[in-house]
Amino acid sequence: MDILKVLSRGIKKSQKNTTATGGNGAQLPSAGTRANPQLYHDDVGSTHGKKRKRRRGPQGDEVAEGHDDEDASDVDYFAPKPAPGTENKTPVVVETQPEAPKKKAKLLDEDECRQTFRSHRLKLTVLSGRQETVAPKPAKKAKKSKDKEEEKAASAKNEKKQFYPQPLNLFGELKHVYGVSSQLSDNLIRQGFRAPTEVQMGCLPLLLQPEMALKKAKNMEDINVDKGIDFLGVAPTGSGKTISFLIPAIDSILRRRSEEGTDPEEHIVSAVVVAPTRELASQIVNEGRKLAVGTGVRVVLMKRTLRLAAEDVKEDAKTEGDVLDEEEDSDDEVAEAAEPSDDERSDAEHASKEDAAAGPKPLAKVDILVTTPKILLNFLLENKSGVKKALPDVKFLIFDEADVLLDSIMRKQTLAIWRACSNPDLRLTCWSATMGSNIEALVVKHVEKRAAYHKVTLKPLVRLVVGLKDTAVPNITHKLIYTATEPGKLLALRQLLHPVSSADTGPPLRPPFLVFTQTIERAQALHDELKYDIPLEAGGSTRIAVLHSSLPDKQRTQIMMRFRQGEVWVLITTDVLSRGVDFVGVNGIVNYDVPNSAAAYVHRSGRTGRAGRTGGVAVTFYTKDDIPFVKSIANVIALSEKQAGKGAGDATVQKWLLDALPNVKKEDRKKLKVRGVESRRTGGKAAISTKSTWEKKRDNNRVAAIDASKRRKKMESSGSKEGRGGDGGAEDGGEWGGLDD
Ligand SMILES: Nc1ncnc2c1ncn2[C@@H]1O[C@H](COP(=O)(O)OP(=O)(O)OP(=O)(O)O)[C@@H](O)[C@H]1O
Repeated sequence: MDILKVLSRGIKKSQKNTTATGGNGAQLPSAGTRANPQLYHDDVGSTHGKKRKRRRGPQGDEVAEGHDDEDASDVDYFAPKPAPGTENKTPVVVETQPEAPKKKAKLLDEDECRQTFRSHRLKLTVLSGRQETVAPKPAKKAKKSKDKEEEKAASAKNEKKQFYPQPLNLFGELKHVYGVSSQLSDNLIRQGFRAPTEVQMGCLPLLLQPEMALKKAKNMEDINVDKGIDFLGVAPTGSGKTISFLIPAIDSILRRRSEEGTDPEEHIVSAVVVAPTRELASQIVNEGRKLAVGTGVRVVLMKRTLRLAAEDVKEDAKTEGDVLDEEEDSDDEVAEAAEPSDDERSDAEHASKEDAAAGPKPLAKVDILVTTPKILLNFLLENKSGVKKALPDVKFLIFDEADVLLDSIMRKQTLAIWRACSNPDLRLTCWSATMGSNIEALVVKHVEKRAAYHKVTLKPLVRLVVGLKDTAVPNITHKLIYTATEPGKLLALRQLLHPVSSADTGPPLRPPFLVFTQTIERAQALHDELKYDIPLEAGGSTRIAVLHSSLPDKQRTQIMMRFRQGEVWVLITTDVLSRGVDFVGVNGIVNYDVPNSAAAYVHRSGRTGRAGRTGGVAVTFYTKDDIPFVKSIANVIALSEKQAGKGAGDATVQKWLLDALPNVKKEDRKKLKVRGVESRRTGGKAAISTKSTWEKKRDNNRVAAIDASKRRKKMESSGSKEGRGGDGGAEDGGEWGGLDD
């Protein structure tokens, strides 16, 4: 079978999809009616797992239907900008909570909890921390393998054992049932959030008040929640994981303050949020500040110049790191991995000059610190006098995008931060839309070893999965477009940019959208190619921008702002923006280069369709070079569509196509994850251009012939004999000519 033909036939040009991407009357994620943030509401009992339905409010009306969007969703990308000073004039109204029960709500019995969990496709399991899994290990080595098997069997048994705590049905319950402060609760409502998303529904009661949440749950006697729980949350992109971890962190700080009668002016770093990129970290800071308005809790972005209260650890002290894992690398290597970037260096130089002039800086007032791994680690490992630093007051450690933080590239740095948070009662929560079982196993291993090191009771490690693990972007349209060559791909992208529909790619994408490339060089090159594609009358080259990690921090921040404000319509980028970043108004994603893994596909496409919005579209181009790697992405698309209840006839990827695509070998998958498609890394095919290889060769030959002729003429006129040789001689002759001048 000719695989190319098969793939080309696999591209569906469904008329049905045309409205989703921008035809008249298309439902846009940015400008359409606000979606219900919940993804699933199955009719359990009869059609479990079959159909996605909209949740209805208490009066039977569709939840949040008819409300205009907040944030960037109001941006009209084609309208004139409002006069300066007239923006943001809409009054902020703190809503009362009509749904909130007047008295303490009655807790649901386990059957009701089970119904809710099933209908929203929520699955909670205890991965570690049940009494039976922490039985002391026998000393003899010979029994080791048998023990391991038993351990495995026990954890497999645990995994299957689901439990059903109280769900959060309404945000009003936070205050009335779980005792969250009025201010925090009001701040949440003020943002226009009405119904909790699935992940919020499943995790907030457990993280806020585990004892109460588990009051009616059966078979949970063998876990001890006195010190809270550790938690892994796996939920679709755009499903509201950020506030799921911020609310418990803010709440615990407020609780401690009121219990201990702390001075509101006193700020101790009590929670650390680690995120893989600075864009995501600053977004989390913004979200945190919105939630913490009026509470006195300070949410701060880690900077190189920030001085935090930390404890020195003596060099010769046996640290938790020594005990936790012998196979972890030395701190030297960690320090190397934590080499500062140029930006950070210049920040630091600037700061040290300032310090010298103004004396030592006062300690920063921080309650919740948000950071990327490298920058915090640089602070912790500051090693002038043989000391490392620890943060013993941190009670909450949050890994956002935990799978990437704990994957090979950032693992050492992330684990070092984990160790530095040395409080024995530290609560860890990890979040992502994708979480491999290797990452889960790593977390299990470390929480168990940590408990043993600190000689404390092992807290339960609970995992929540919403929908199907690792596969979910169910609420958007997916498209796979095959072009045989790289120049063909560029043409196809231009057609998507063009305001007129094309037979090959379907209707144009409605701005704003993100275009992902494999490397920084390709992002830059694509930007150079497309810069002048938008007519001047529509804003010209200012409408297209490029963002990647080689740009200075300031420029990155500015581009992000311009994109959020709707000034930039097409943002060309790399995977630096693939995770976590929340642009509410993004209508489309173009994977100009095939993502490096199924997880990367999930995260990239998840930049559209946020908070349950429908109408977003993810287009993935692939060429002949990508065929060996496309299957895992096609699988994700097929599963996402199945989750969304799409029938076989409407599917983007037909079953026969899936069967025909070659399986990706494990070693290829690994290589791809680290390096991407090899041919796109440097030179040759990696260069982005509309010219075919033949045209490029022809042009190169022309340029070379003209150069050679010029050089010959120059040498003839200067009478140099050396210049009359072949190509090599001409080069030498060039140098001669230079000297003669
Ligand atoms: N209950 C809610 N109702 C409506 N919108 C919500 C709700 N919770 C969060 N949101 C909004 O949903 C959007 C996505 O939230 P968030 O960025 O936390 O998603 P996420 O799950 O972390 O996504 P990702 O996996 O891509 O990081 C944000 O704009 C947020 O304000």
